[in-house]
Amino acid sequence: MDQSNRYADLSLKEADLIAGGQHILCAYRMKPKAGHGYLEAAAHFAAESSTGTNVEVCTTDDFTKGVDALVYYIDPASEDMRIAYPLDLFDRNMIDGRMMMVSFLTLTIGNNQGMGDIEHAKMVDFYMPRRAIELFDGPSKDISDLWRILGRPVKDGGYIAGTIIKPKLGLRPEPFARAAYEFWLGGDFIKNDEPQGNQTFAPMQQTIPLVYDAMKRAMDETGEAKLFSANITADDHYEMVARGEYILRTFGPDADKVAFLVDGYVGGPGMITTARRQFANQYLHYHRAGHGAVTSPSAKRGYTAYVLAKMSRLQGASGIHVGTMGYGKMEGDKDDRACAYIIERDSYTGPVYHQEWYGMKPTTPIISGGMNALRLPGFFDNLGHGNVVNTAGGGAYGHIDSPAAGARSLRQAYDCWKAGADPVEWARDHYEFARAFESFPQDADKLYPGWRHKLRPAA
Ligand SMILES: O=C(COP(=O)(O)O)[C@H](O)[C@H](O)COP(=O)(O)O
Ligand SMILES: [Mg+2]
Repeated sequence: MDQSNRYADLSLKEADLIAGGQHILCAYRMKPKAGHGYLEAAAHFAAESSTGTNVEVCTTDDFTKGVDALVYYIDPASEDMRIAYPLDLFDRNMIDGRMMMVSFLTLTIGNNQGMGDIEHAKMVDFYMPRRAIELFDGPSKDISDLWRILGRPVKDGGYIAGTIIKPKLGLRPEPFARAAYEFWLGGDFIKNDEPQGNQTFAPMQQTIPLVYDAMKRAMDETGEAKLFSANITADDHYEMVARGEYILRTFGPDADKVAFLVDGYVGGPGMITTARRQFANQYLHYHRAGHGAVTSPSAKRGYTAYVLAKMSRLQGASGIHVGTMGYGKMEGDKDDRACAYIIERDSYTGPVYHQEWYGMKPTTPIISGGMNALRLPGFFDNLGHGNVVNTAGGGAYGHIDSPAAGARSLRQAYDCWKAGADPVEWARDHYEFARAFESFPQDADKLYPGWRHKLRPAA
């Protein structure tokens, strides 16, 4: 059944829809299955994503039609399909009238992902009107809170040198806490790796007190504040809250130095919002493990990493992983800068839409995945700034001298980039950075050919 007379209106202008402020706009790369007309498939897609189904139903009334989603733009050649969703379609909380991300997703990226007449559809951008920005929680804490704790300026406070406790799994409580202590001697921020939680060989109630003890010793020794991002991910809301409360109780007077890490892609928006609302005083660290299943450029369905990052700010993530833009081990390329800019700026024009954030706090880009000191200068060049949290697991624990030396090499890499210095020159009088060349010789050869000759003239 062709529903394009009801669910499409190509005379609608995007600028008017934006000026009206009553619609959420979504842009997809959509291709219909062979034998289905583009507009017909698009209209069916909009129907299924709002008020309709594959046939007319006798219960539809005039009011219903007022909340239809409408296809307002198509370009079959570039698979560009854009849909306007009336704001009233989206579910609102009973308790406080706020919007929720699950409702946005069940409509805009729900049944439409499995339709028989759609070859594929992937959301590449969305636009939120001012009213919707007002109705999402947004972050309660941001990078300025971390900078303040670290004793830095709350604006442009710079690079936060972090790590992930490695090995990923398999450390018992004492070696785990030792690994934390050794990094903190040189760095700022440590996170649990995304699967680390309450394994039987490292129960939280044994590990967390030891981690706090390690933090205190490292703070005494260095005279600096330290930060720990604890994974509280759990299927059960009560379990997650129990973990969070236990950790805050254990850190007691230093609970401000605790962030909570939530595996937000596998756990879903409910888990992020639970953490955001239950622990509004903590920095909320969104780990996105698993996202590649839908965000990978090779995946033609789901949504992009840009859309994921943008959603995380609405949900209230204080920081989210945005990959390494081709400088690390995970998939990504230089243009993934957009994933950082949309979450950290007051306004930004993405692949399709310009978005104003109307004062919503920023979400920190967390840079992670195969990073080390040698890769950072190029990374900062590409991003254009260093106001990020960076977690380098292998880059710290893989340093040949010690985790503390690994941490220092990361800080020195940032200082090198800030100074606009040549990295190999910089290495001459920055020992830990120089030792990063010896630690990661394959990277050194690739990024700084001839480094051996310059750094070891005698050899
Ligand atoms: O554990 C790591 C990185 O460890 P290492 O530093 O040893 O590579 C993170 O889980 C990945 O960065 C996730 O990827 P992304 O940040 O792209 O979501
Ligand atoms: Mg990890």
